[in-house]
Order: sequence, then C-alpha cells, then structure tokens
Amino acid sequence: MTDESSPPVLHATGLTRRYGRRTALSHCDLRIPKGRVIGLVGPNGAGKSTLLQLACGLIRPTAGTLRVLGERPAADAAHLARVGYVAQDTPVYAGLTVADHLRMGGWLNPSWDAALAKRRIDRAGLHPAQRAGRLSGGQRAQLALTVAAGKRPELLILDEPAAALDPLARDAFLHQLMEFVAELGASVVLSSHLLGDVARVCDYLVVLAGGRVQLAGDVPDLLAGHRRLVASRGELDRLPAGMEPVRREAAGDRDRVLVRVGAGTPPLPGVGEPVGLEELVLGYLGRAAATGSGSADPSTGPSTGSAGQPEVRR
Ligand SMILES: Nc1ncnc2c1ncn2[C@@H]1O[C@H](COP(=O)(O)OP(=O)(O)OP(=O)(O)O)[C@@H](O)[C@H]1O
Repeated sequence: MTDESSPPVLHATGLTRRYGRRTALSHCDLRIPKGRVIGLVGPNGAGKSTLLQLACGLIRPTAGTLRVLGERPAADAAHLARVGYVAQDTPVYAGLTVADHLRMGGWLNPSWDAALAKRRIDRAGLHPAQRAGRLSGGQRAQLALTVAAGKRPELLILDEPAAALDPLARDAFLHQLMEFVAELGASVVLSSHLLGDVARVCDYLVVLAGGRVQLAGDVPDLLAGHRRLVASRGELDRLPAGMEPVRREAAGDRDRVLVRVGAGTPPLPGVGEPVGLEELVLGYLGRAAATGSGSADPSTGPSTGSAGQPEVRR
C-alpha cells in the first residue's frame, strides 16, 4: 500500500558513517515514501549493510540524521516492534527447532502473529520439529523471513537474504516475500547484488557506490526518465539541451549513450530507446567508478548529479 501522507519510511539527511578512518557512508540524502519495496544495490563495500544497520539502530551515524518511520531508529520498544530485520546470511539458532523459533518470536514480540507464522512455515514446507542447523540455505532464509514478518512489522529490512540460494529456492523466497508484503501491507528494503531479483520485486531503487547515493527514485519514474541513444560515432558528442549523459559506450562504429531526460526535454523520435533496470544501474555504477564519485572519500567528487561523460569501451 502506497501512503504519501505518512512520514517517509526512510529519511536520511547528510547521513555519514565512519569506521575509524574509513568512510562507509558519506553525506547521503534519501526520502523514501512508505509502501515501497525498495531495492538497495551497489558493489561490494558500497555501504549497503551499513545503511541497513543504521536503519535498525544497530549502529549510530557519525554525522547527519536518519529517521525510520518518522522516528530515530530503534527509538524504543514500540519502534523496534515496527521494524523487522534479517541480517546477511539469514542467521538462525542452529540448536533450536523451527517451532522454538516461532515460540521465541511470540515471547519477544507483543504483536506476534502466530497464525501467520504457522501458515508461512507450512507453505514453505518446514517441519516444526526440524532443527534450524539442519535446514538448507533456502529453508533457513524462509525461517528467518517468517520470524521477521511474524511480528507484523511496518518495515522489513532484508540484507541480501537470497544471496546464497539456488535459482529455484530464490524464486520461492521472493514469491513468499511478495506474499508477505501483500498480506502485511509492509514496506521493504532489500539489498541485493542480483539485479534480476530487484527488477522483479522492487518498485523503488537506491543505487549506492562508495558510500554515496548515485540514484534514487520510483522505478517507473526512473525508467521513464532515461533513454539509450545509439548513433554513428561522433553524432552524439553534442546532445540536445535538457539531456544529461550518464554513461557513454563505444560499440564498433556506434556510440551508445545512456541519458537522463529532463521533464521539459522534447521527445526523441526514432533515437531514444527505453532502458531496463539493469542497464540503468550499470550506467550509474559505471559513471561512479569512472568519475571517482564511487568513492566515499569526500575529496573525490560529488555524490550525485555529476554530468561527467566517462567513456567505457567494450
Ligand atoms: N565494522 C566495521 N569496521 C570497519 N569497517 C567496516 C565495518 N563494517 C563495514 N566496514 C567498511 O565500510 C565499507 C562499507 O561496508 P558495507 O558492509 O556497508 O558494504 P556493503 O555494500 O554491504 O558490501 P557487500 O556488498 O560486500 O556486503 C567497507 O569499506 C567496509 O570495509
């Protein structure tokens, strides 16, 4: 359910997190409405887990502010109950059974929905008496998701939950996730390296590189706001006003340019091809890598909006 009148699910202003001398997140600004399934993508070390841990209140910002559902992360017990978190590697207690996990969920969470949890465990084919340590990676992920969702959170935060799963298990996991979202009406933040998964389930995209936000917005708006131009070498060296080149590639005797199209830009008859989510993400990551804005070191460049024109040859 989309809800523009509620406080944003995530609202970051100048959010910065350093570990000693290493900057993991640098001056990030985000304002994400409730009701979205948010895909958080970026290369290794981009700062994705750091952002998610900040959102859960596991760590604190070094500078800037972050509000989750309108409040400081983990502000109090009531706020903790509104947020479900599945950390990387979907940790479960190896010595406890599936049923123990559900019982523990009930003890720890005042809003625990035992019927929902039981239903999901049954659907995932998990036996209550099975020890979590004996579950496969996919089954562990299903159990961890069930425990997080059983508290009926308003926001589910999932850090690469499906990374270790085979394609079939991943498919089942994503299917179950979408069922949860429909049933709970929850917002979700999902970090992933798997762009196909993000394209399948996410309707909001955040691209991080080097601890900086490279791109953020509703997926349909982002796709509508970008085009791929293809023309003979040199023809695209000068672009019409209102078009910002994101990434240039030379392919044989052709130039291919991913452009951001401003609201007032005239239509592009015959030349502007629509782009997909994967191409969009790779375009911004390529630009970040080429211009140095993929570095969290504040001296290396702006976090967003650079109009640099890196040339990437294949
Ligand atoms: N506890 C820590 N102590 C020191 N440095 C850390 C710590 N956690 C993260 N970092 C550093 O912060 C940066 C961002 O790490 P983070 O784990 O947030 O990235 P990520 O995008 O989640 O990466 P991946 O995709 O590999 O999981 C990296 O340079 C990392 O080495």
